[in-house]
Amino acid sequence: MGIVLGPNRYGKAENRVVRIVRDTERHEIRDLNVSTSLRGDFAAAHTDGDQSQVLPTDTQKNTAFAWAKKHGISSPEDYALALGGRLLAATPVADGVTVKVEECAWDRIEVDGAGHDHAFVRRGGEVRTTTVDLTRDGAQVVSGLQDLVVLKSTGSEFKGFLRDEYTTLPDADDRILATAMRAEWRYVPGADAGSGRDWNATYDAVRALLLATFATTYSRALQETLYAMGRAVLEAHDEIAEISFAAPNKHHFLVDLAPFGLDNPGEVFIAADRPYGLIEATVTRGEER
Ligand SMILES: O=c1[nH]c(=O)c2[nH]c(=O)[nH]c2[nH]1
Repeated sequence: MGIVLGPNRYGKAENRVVRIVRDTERHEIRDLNVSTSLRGDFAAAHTDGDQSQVLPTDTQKNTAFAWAKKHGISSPEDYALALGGRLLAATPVADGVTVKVEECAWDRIEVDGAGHDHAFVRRGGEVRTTTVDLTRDGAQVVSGLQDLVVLKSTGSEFKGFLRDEYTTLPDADDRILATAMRAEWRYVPGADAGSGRDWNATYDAVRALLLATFATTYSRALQETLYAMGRAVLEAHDEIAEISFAAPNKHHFLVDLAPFGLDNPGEVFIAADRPYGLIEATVTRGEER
């Protein structure tokens, strides 16, 4: 019995395509995880090292981003059909293509009862936390949240930073700012170990304040945004002594579509998962500096 090539297919998995529609002040966001896979007669690539009929996975990736601009994303289905059609057309020996799309849902951040124009919170996934430490003298309560994923599609810059011979980052006048927030706030120890407090109401109020402050504060760095959020919480809540943040800067890189004759004025981004900046800060009560 000889050895033969069995079923095979290939493509680029998990392209993190973020498309912002910014034709008006009220931005729209579509956030997709796109995987493509071509199948057909690709035997020569396996048995003879012949790539002449192989559309590179890198090209499939570029097409996924270019189609987010060119075709747009009115729905995952419509985008996937269009992208699949293009990949089939571009690859003569392919007889099929699978385009798998996962969409992350974003809601507008609510500010004063209305959805914000360009600040969004990812649906689902966030976790409420608390750590209570009890002694005979009383209780220490630290509450918080983690994986609260927020994004603003404008109203964020990062420039004027320290440069040395290893600095390549250009100044950014208008960038996406996104983070998966972890915040923990420590309550001032209360009478009865604070048992009379409405912990749920405070949690809801702090969460709403964090979101609204993220949405409405022009950001010159994630550091400034964290400080503004912490300040807003301490100003509004005497019962909170301090608040700490750990916030990954979830980088969204503008995709260069110029090689495909497409401009990209802040519309199509690749969402990188790592590495990420990690910004940590505590905002506390004390003497003003
Ligand atoms: O908000 C930011 N803070 C930083 O410290 C930093 N560093 C960096 O490369 N990008 C950013 N963005």
